[in-house]
Amino acid sequence: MPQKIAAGNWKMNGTQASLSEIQAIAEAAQESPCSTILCPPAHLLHRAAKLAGPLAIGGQNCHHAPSGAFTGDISAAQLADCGASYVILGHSERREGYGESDSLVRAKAQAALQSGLTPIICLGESQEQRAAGQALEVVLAQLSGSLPDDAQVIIAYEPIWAIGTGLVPTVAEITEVHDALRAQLHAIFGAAGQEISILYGGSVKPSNAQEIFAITHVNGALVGGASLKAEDFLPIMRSLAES
Ligand SMILES: O=C(CO)COP(=O)(O)O
Repeated sequence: MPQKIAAGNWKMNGTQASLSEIQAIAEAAQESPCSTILCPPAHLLHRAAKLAGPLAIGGQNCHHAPSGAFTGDISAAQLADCGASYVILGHSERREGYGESDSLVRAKAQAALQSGLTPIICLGESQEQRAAGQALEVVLAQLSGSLPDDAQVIIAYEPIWAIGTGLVPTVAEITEVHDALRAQLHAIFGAAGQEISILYGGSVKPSNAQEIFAITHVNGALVGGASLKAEDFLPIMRSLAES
């Protein structure tokens, strides 16, 4: 069975004042039967990791090279050096905002694995692609192009149009994509593909978490806005534990 995972992506939000939220989430993670991962901005990683206990910490991006002249970037080994054990890769905000391709995401995933980090690989279609009936095709192509050689990964399906908008796909739409992802992971990795957690992301809130976690092959969530405050994220963690 894949692990159930509640993961938070803080994006470019949070300062030292937010460490109290991380502390509260870490305390709740101690009680949770599920895995909890928080991906704060890079400047908080080290302090977050010190607070974390059973809460795992992740970065939000890494470079594909181990080191070198890449001003402003951070390597997978440097994330690990801060205490991170995961890294989000291929988020649509990077694919779209910085032109990251599937092959670059794959190279980053390989680099992450080499440094002992588990990549959380994000996939998702745009509104136009869904309207054109291309959602499955787009997401499956991103999966094949972005996966590293090893099955030690987490997948997050995040439809671009659902991120930060309050729009959530229907249960049938999420089911269709997660079923297809599960089948493709099985086809690629065999039995190991059945163990890969597939998260849903995009406007997950305390109010809709229960319905989303009841969907087959939804093994948890990658949460943006509702992970910034413990009072929002804790009910999502509880819904996952009860699912
Ligand atoms: O992008 C996301 C997580 O990576 C989702 O963000 P929201 O939960 O704010 O929609």
